[in-house]
Parts: sequence; structure tokens; C-alpha cells
Amino acid sequence: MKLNFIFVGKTGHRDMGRLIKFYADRLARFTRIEIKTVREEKITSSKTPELILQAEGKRILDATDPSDVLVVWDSSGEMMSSVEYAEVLGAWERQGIKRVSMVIGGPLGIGSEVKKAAQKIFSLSPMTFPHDLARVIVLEQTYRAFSIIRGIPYHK
Ligand SMILES: C[S@@+](CC[C@H](N)C(=O)[O-])C[C@H]1O[C@@H](n2cnc3c(N)ncnc32)[C@H](O)[C@@H]1O
Repeated sequence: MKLNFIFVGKTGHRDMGRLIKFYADRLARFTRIEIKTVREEKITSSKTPELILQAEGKRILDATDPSDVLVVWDSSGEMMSSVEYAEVLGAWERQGIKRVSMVIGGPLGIGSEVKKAAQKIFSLSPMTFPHDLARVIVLEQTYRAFSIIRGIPYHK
């Protein structure tokens, strides 16, 4: 099963960029991964937040395939433990799902078109994290989930 991470906009903080690479490299030992960064729409006074999210949403959906399981990460989504997350990913792997696309939004979040298209909306917490940090946590939790699935002693 391949994991296709879709990020909106560049990683701003150099240290977060290092941590993203750190966890992405570890995760890649367990499963195939790809990270795609789609362009963040410039915020100007002539564009409403809805228009910005629509433009970014089109880029996000263009980076997915209709056959993907689409997961959106959003603070309003479904919360679960690391073990429950591992159970979800493990079940998809056993079912032979070819690719899971995981979307982490930009500063304005993720628009309604992408949320409507998603099979799952997952939350890390009801709190809002900066997008750079959300990328690190999602990658770390996905690495943790695969260490649980593969029986590697990382999760205590
Ligand atoms: C700065 S946040 C967006 C904030 C935006 N005002 C909103 O309400 O969605 C950027 C991205 O980080 C991710 N994110 C931040 N906090 C999160 C959380 N608690 N759970 C899941 N994803 C989160 C989401 O993908 C979000 O689109």
C-alpha cells in the first residue's frame, strides 16, 4: 500500500523540514510513500477565503486518483488512539488498498470540496496546530502505526 501525502504550501520552518524528512525516511522502511506539495494560493484582498480554498482544493484533488482512499486531516475530524489508527491502516493494507492519499491543509485549512470527497476525516486533537507541525505529527503517528502493524518495538 502506498501512502501519498499531500501538503499545501512549502514547509516554512527549517527544523520542521528536518523532522518531516526524519519521519518520512523511517516510514519509508515500512511502506512506499510519496510527498507532494501543492501550491498555496496567495492571500489577497480581492480573494475570499472560500475562493482560496477552492483553488487549493482543485490542486489537492488533481494530486489524487479517484481510486485512492482519501484522508483529510482536520481538527474537527474523528479522533483515535495510535493503536486504533494502526488498526485502520492495517485493515486497508489487508484489503489490498493500493494507495491512500493523506491531505494536510495550508494556513486556511481545507475546503468543503476536498472534505466532501474524503472517505475519512481524522483529527489529531481539537486544538489547531500550525501546518508544519501537523505534517510532523501525522508522519510520526503514521510511522508509529506501521511499527505497531509490523510488530517493531517503537510504540510503548
Ligand atoms: C493551520 S491549520 C489550518 C487552520 C484552519 N483555520 C482550519 O480551521 O482548518 C493547517 C492544517 O494543519 C492540519 N491540522 C492542524 N491542526 C490539526 C489537528 N488538530 N488535527 C488534524 N489536522 C490538523 C490540517 O490539515 C489543517 O488544514
